[in-house]
Amino acid sequence: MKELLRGLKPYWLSVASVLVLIFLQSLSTVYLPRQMSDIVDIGVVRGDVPYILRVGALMLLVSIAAAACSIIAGYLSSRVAAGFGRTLRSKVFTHVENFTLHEFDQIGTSSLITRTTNDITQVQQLVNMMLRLMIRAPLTAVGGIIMAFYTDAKLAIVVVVVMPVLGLVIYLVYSRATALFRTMQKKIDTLNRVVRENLTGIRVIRSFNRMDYEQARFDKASFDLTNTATKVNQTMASLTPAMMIVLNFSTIAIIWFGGIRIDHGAMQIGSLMAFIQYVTQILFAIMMVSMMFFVIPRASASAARINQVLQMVPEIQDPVHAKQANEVRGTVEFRHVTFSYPGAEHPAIEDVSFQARPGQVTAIIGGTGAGKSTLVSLIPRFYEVDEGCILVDGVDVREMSQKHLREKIGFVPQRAVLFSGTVAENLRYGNEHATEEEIRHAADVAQATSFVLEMQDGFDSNLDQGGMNVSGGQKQRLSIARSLVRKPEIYVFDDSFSALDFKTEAQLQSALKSEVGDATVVVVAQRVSTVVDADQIIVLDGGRVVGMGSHSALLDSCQVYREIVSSQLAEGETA
Ligand SMILES: Nc1ncnc2c1ncn2[C@@H]1O[C@H](COP(=O)(O)OP(=O)(O)OP(=O)(O)O)[C@@H](O)[C@H]1O
Repeated sequence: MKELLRGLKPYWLSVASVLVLIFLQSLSTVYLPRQMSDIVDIGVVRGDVPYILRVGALMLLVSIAAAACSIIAGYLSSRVAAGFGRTLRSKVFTHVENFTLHEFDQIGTSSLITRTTNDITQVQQLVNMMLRLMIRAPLTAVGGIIMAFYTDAKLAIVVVVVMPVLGLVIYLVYSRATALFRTMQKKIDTLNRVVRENLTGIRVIRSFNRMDYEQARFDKASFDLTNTATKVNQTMASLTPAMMIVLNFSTIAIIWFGGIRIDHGAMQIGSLMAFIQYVTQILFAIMMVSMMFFVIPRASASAARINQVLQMVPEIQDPVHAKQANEVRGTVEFRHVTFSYPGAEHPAIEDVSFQARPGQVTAIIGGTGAGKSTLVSLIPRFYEVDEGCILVDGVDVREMSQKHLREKIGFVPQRAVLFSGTVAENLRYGNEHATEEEIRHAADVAQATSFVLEMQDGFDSNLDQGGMNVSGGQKQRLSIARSLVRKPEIYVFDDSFSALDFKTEAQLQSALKSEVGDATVVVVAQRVSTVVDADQIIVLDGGRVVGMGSHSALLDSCQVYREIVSSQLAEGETA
């Protein structure tokens, strides 16, 4: 928590102003009952109307000033807390952006969303509350105790008796609520995960008629959260009546003993009224502090979850002295590369060596799970290799900055990902300075123009979140166009033609050939027709290279390749 609160530094002036304003406001709460006591004991008893008016006017002015202090302090503290929340959110977001896929898996996407939103809101609320109560509650309580003793030391014994009772009530409620608050954040995570899976997997859920099952899963997560939240609220709600009972009994005791003291002439009525006010103030101050005790456990549970994210060091870091790799253009070389996913028994890629050269197409083919996607995801350094090295333009990717490396690459992932926004905005993702002409040209090459122009607003048509309003093949074509807009040195197509029909794929491949020019092209494919014309085909099996060469050479030399070919092409077509 302390580490996060350091984020308040830039707001020190506002924080200081809030504390001063609250201090002034608290002084008024100590000052006013004393004046009221004087009005009764001096003004009313002596029938001195001018005195009553004078002191009354003074009290009115003090009250107005106190109200003004409170309003300004409230405004400033809300601004500080909101600013603090915004800065923390952007810090977490920026940090998470540097995570490798491995770190995402470790915490979980839903939990990362809860941490960036709900958890930060909890800490933000604590900051707001702390700023207002940190000074006010202790000052009001201590001031009230001093003034109560000053007004009537003997009657103040009632306060001494009541305080431990109050402490016990708060302790009992607090200890029950703390544990419940911790579990609540975890249950919010679970609910978020269920909702997210339901929304993103809605088609599968419907097609498998699993709505009832998912509804039950959602209800369970939701009831679970509701139960915990209800228990927390019940526990917290019991605090106020319990404290009110203590307060009311204290008031009865004060009036009882105060009445006896007035009877004996040891106390005046005004003093008794002021005394009751001081005791009420003390109890309310304790109540305010106890409210903070409830917010603190929840916020500190949230702070720990936020810190866990902030303290995670991304596995992949830029080198201190990054090398530029501009002398050669577009070569990709794997040298004895081995890579395993964390926790996996076998390497996904084992001892892979090859070179992909500019102006050439290098295709990677192999069965499902052979390691094709893993291999190409090592080129932009999405993961770190365990052994061997990958050179891009002659420089080890670990010696370059990630930005410099990725600027060279146009990556088309296996599952096309589009963002909400217009078609043109999505294509500009590849290069924000691309002209309209370049956008249209890229769409032409990717065989996307015809369907884009059929959309209501052409290139200005809106795409839904994740590109839900276009087909799988259309998404792939837009995703390819986006990489073309970038005009990179190296193209990586990870099974990016799989959703296209043969005719569209053939048209796209021939348009691509002249478009990519002397760039290096690495194509992952399941279909032999996609790789047949490649300059070099790499055959993967179980993460190992089992064949490398042209189509015809592999047909002669590689058993696995022959099997793939014969499983896809009719006899006679293979040669
Ligand atoms: N994020 C991951 N975490 C752990 N293991 C993974 C992960 N991604 C892939 N694997 C495993 O690594 C191996 C290679 O997977 P990869 O996705 O590279 O295969 P692929 O050849 O691209 O398959 P496909 O053609 O089906 O896409 C598989 O055994 C797979 O289960």
